[in-house]
Amino acid sequence: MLPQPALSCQSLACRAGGREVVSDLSLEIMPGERVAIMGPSGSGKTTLLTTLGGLIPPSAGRVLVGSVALDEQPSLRRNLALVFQSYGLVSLLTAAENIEVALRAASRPPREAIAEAADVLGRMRLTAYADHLIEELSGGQQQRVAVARALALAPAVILADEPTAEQDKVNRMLVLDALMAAPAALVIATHDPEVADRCDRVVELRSTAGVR
Ligand SMILES: Nc1ncnc2c1ncn2[C@@H]1O[C@H](COP(=O)(O)OP(=O)(O)OP(=O)(O)O)[C@@H](O)[C@H]1O
Repeated sequence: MLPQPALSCQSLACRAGGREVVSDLSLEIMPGERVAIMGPSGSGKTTLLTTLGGLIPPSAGRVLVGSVALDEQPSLRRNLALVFQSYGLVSLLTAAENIEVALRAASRPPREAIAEAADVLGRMRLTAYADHLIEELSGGQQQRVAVARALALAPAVILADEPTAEQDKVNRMLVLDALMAAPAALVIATHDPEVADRCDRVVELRSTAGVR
């Protein structure tokens, strides 16, 4: 039997701000594959990732997790972890609590969730900030908490929107190495050619979407 994509889309179109920013895009992301989404500012990278992550519905086409359409079975979103600049960290919880809550929601036992959160925060050089509220952290630190949470969830697919953009040189490599080592398919929107070089494939968005 042929291997099945971890995530795919067929004839996908996405709208933002009342206009179509991605059109007729078909993609297959295989398990463990690393795919960079590139393209000029405003070409629709964030909109595409948001649609692939099931946060906004496509205006045409569909997104499949494995062989099942995401809109038919929204619980499939559990297979996807999102690392977005402004998505999903609870500002009045601590860094550790944010990860623990996500792990508890994924049915992990409390003690395991606490230990896992401490481990991934350590890997993101955030041990000293584990008990800080998200709103007390810098943008780069918040971004690393979001990466840590995605790593802890060990999903089939990680969708990451410019996850290195707010990092200094050391932390940029830390984030990139950790994402590349994760046993997940990775879809990463980036302007950074070095990030793209470390991926298996680049999908280039233009004013109308196309695949390079
Ligand atoms: N909430 C919104 N309201 C109005 N327009 C939007 C909204 N979100 C996105 N857009 C528009 O949709 C287009 C695509 O935006 P998107 O953020 O997906 O691009 P991008 O490729 O991720 O850009 P960048 O590289 O700058 O992050 C842009 O023209 C943007 O102005």
